[in-house]
Amino acid sequence: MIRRGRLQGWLRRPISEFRPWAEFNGVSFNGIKIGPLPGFEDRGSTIIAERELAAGKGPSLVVVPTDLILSLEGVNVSAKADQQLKELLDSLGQFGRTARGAILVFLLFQASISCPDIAESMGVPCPLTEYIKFLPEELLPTFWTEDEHELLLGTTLKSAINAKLNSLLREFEEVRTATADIEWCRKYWWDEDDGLITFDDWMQVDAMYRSRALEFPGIGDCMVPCVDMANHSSGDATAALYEKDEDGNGVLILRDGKTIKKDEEITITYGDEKGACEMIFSYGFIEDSMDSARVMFIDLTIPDDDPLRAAKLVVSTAAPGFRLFDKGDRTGWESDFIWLVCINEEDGLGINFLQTIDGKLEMKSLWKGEELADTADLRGLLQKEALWDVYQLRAVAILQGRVETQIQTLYEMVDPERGDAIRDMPWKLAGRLRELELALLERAYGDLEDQVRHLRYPNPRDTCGCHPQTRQR
Ligand SMILES: C[S@@+](CC[C@H](N)C(=O)[O-])C[C@H]1O[C@@H](n2cnc3c(N)ncnc32)[C@H](O)[C@@H]1O
Repeated sequence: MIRRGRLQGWLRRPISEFRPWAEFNGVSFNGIKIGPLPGFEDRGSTIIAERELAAGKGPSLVVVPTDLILSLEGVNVSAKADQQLKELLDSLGQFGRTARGAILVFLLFQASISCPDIAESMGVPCPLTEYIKFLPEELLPTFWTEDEHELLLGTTLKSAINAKLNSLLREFEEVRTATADIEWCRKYWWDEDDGLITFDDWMQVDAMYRSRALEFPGIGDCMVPCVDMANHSSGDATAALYEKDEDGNGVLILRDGKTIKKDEEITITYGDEKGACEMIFSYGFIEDSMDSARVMFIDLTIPDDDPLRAAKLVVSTAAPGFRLFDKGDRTGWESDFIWLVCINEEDGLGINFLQTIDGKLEMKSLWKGEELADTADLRGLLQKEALWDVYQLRAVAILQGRVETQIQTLYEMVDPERGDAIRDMPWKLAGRLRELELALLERAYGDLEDQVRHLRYPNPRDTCGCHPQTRQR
């Protein structure tokens, strides 16, 4: 429905109409305009200075009234005046009480209000019914084709997308099942022959939310029209920041000390700490200036020959993998899961069945006979052991092996063939991501090797009497 609405024009409005729409709904613009930046039209619309602007001088660049902010609270307020929306949200149970669930379903509902194929009048149109018509179609990786996804083999984005598509499918089925008994939903959304909503619509509302939601101080995750027209730049290049003012309005202000010349772009940061994978995943681009993947989450498995494998997977509360990240000119890693991988019964790990008060059996992990409330506590306990260095050595060796496998997979993808159907953007992004992640992995491999050596030979003159770094690898 959403894709068709944009094509047929009933779910699309030109960006030139954005400012009149926003001003009509109480937004104030001070020295800025919204539109494409000449020379950077591929980045969509952005916020541009209409004159020279300096921090601390004049009012906020944009002031967005509270009732235009699309948040969980905002959706609940709308539902008070819109019986159909209320019914929809109520049917969703807990999911409808989360910011994500409420906002995604709200967006789907607003698109339905504009759909000419829905004969009866539905919902109460509000300013945000028009707002979604200004949102461009984002080519996030969830929309890449299978061939384009193949280009990501060996990158951490590949598994992130697979997991995301699975969770989107689960959400979509949950929404369909929850709303199937609402009469208008059954008729217009889910009818087997001419129902309007497909999985693609759920991916579309997810993309709107994922690429535009900001964590707004004092509000939480939300979409703030106008502020969400700001493009991203990181570090010193970030021009502005957003916050809530004392009246609850969303405001955009220049960062301290910033001066922006006329016709220059006013950017915000979507998160300087985000790595290349997350930037492509959530926003569909990486900055030209990005020279490191910054951070990667690499999955780990428990070896098949581990006698406690199945039980460990049940009791683990940690994400099954490790984070690799830039740490100054070195790399660092962190993982709660690795400790569960590298210790076993002979070290003191136990996994038992305990009976709960209602008579059910529950699997519990134990460390040296004491119950382990959370497997994430394992590191702290191991640290106190005399064999801590041994455990660390095991962990680091496993991580190094995993990094090596990831490097090998990426090497195999060094020169993939470009099929005719591969689009430019996925081709370029996948290529850059492979390069950036390979570079981070190679640096990490070297650093892990240093750690292995250090743990094995804490005293540099151990064993053969020469400094380990002078030994042949
Ligand atoms: C919050 S929206 C910003 C407004 C958006 N450009 C528009 O036309 O509505 C985020 C999207 O803008 C684009 N974008 C933002 N910053 C960018 C940048 N530095 N380079 C390329 N694209 C960018 C990406 O498509 C991203 O998903």
